[in-house]
Amino acid sequence: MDNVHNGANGAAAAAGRQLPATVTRRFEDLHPVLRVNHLAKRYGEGCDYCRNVNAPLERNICPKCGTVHAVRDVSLEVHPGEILGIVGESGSGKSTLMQCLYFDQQPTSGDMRVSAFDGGAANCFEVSRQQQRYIRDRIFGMVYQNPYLGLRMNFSALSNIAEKQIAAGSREVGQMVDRGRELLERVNIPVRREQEAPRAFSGGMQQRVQIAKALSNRPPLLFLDEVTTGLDLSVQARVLDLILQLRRELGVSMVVVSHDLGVIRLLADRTMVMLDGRVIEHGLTDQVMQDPQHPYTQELVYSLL
Ligand SMILES: Nc1ncnc2c1ncn2[C@@H]1O[C@H](COP(=O)(O)OP(=O)(O)OP(=O)(O)O)[C@@H](O)[C@H]1O
Repeated sequence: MDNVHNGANGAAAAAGRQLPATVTRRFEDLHPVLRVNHLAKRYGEGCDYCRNVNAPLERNICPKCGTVHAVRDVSLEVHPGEILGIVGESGSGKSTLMQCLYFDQQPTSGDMRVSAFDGGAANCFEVSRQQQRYIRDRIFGMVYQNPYLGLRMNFSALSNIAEKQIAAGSREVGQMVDRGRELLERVNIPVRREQEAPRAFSGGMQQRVQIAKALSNRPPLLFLDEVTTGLDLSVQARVLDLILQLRRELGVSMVVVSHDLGVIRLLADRTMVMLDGRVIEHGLTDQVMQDPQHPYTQELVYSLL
């Protein structure tokens, strides 16, 4: 059963206080940038038993037919300027969810509406591949955990950024170079290194080039998948600071996936907790942290203390 922190005032009311109206109304009043309903991704055909969304599974595996239900009945919204955090242990389905949203994977069922595409009327999982490429190139940005997935390691940093701009329709070389330099500066990569290939960069720098590339088409929505995993703590802190700064300055909405609740606590306005393919708890990050409902979330929160 999904543990919902009902509105921003749920935990506050339980604690005998009301949050100011500005806090409760901050994102909810805005038309969502992204809305996903009942998304599912399974590996295997499924059977009469496990196609029932409420059928108990062995973790995420059907006990009758062995189908893996990587993501099960997930719904979410992201509002303008908001950071939505998705946290869960390895195998909980968070990367699969992100890959479905970015069209790297075809979901089994569900629908996705994007306000910047067709005014949010079309189910983006059902539009043509060409239209999905348009959404990827012009409306979304993606930063992968593994920079090898997001960058061409042998192209220069500047060419990597230009690649995304070209995909989004830019043709004017001078403008692309200026934009690339502006972005490199923004993510704190010295412009004198613009001609170097990312393979010569440290892990933190590679992630920052990926962020610059993802931002190059000025997307309203950025996906970040475990962007700080594997980085040294001090490098991690710099990347996290950069993400917050970009949200502050550009107002870009983000979906951030991490197994690390510390990262999610720092970045996310709202948090969804996933376990075995399902969302088991969601709400304002402060509420989830202060008053976790599900035993798994409680374990995660207490491990931070
Ligand atoms: N191609 C596949 N075939 C079968 N099962 C798969 C496939 N890809 C992923 N899975 C399963 O789907 C489930 C969710 O995997 P996913 O990678 O989304 O989890 P995750 O929470 O992102 O974990 P991690 O951070 O380790 O990647 C896991 O049980 C995984 O084994």
